[in-house]
Amino acid sequence: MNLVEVKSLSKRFGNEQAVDGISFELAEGSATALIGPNGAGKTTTLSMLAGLLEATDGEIQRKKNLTIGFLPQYPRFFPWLSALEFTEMAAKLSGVDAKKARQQSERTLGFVGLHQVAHKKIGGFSGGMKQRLGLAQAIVHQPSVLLLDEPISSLDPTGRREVMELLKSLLGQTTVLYSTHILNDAEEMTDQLLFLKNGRLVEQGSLSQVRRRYEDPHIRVRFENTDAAEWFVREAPWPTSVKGTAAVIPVKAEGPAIQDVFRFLSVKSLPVIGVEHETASLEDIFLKVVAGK
Ligand SMILES: Nc1ncnc2c1ncn2[C@@H]1O[C@H](COP(=O)(O)OP(=O)(O)OP(=O)(O)O)[C@@H](O)[C@H]1O
Repeated sequence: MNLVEVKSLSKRFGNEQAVDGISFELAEGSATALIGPNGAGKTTTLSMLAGLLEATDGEIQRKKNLTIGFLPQYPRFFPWLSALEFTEMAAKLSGVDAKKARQQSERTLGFVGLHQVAHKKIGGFSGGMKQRLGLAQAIVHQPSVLLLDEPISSLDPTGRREVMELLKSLLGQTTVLYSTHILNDAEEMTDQLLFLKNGRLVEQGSLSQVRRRYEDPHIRVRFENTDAAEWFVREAPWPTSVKGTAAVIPVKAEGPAIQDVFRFLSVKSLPVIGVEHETASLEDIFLKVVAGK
């Protein structure tokens, strides 16, 4: 069942068309990654879904009684409040009963790993702690849809991993739409990919659907030096190109299979370091989508 249906949604700021007729759905319990270069319209889209910006055109249909949690790209905190006071305030603003707000806030701070600093002032928090607190205020009222604007981009690799694990553990209970620049992480938590460019959705689908469209499978033979790679490219019976000290062979329906490459290498004495079968990563796909449309 779809919790949200976005139809031909647009937003213009003066002459700037920030979002240009995009349509997509958020199925219950799914995770959707909104990907795009700077200025693509990700924040504008999330802000419209969160109800903070009015659309110029199109519509957003939300399931009845839908509750939304939102983590902005640059959340504002009140440094003089403690983490617990802040989360409790957010819970009450989201309509949680005053009696339950304290209990839910304590539980949520425990979930995001801030229980030990629940009574500490936010003013002394690190960036990573603030990001967890931002997540806490977005989920404290147990929303059915969670909108996250770059939830991990400002974190170091350890912080990113921890927050990703938290987000993954929310899946199933919550429907998540998040924007990100960290494509490896998007690969991990995605039922649906939305590629935005200049306000338009230039690609969308599941990770496997998008992969199939762009997969570009190839075999990479890595050598110790460029001379060996160049020799291989001249002598190999397949169309091959040199990339640095490697030879790259596109794999078409008729091959070659990786065994064919091993067989060819076994009769030559070339300084080979490795042979790998590769397909396009989400990063490669992103670069193609962004450059191509
Ligand atoms: N309040 C505003 N007034 C005028 N133009 C705006 C406003 N907000 C956004 N824009 C413009 O709309 C376009 C989309 O911006 P948006 O912030 O949605 O992109 P984004 O994909 O979130 O980018 P980033 O990855 O840099 O955060 C940009 O060209 C931006 O300059």
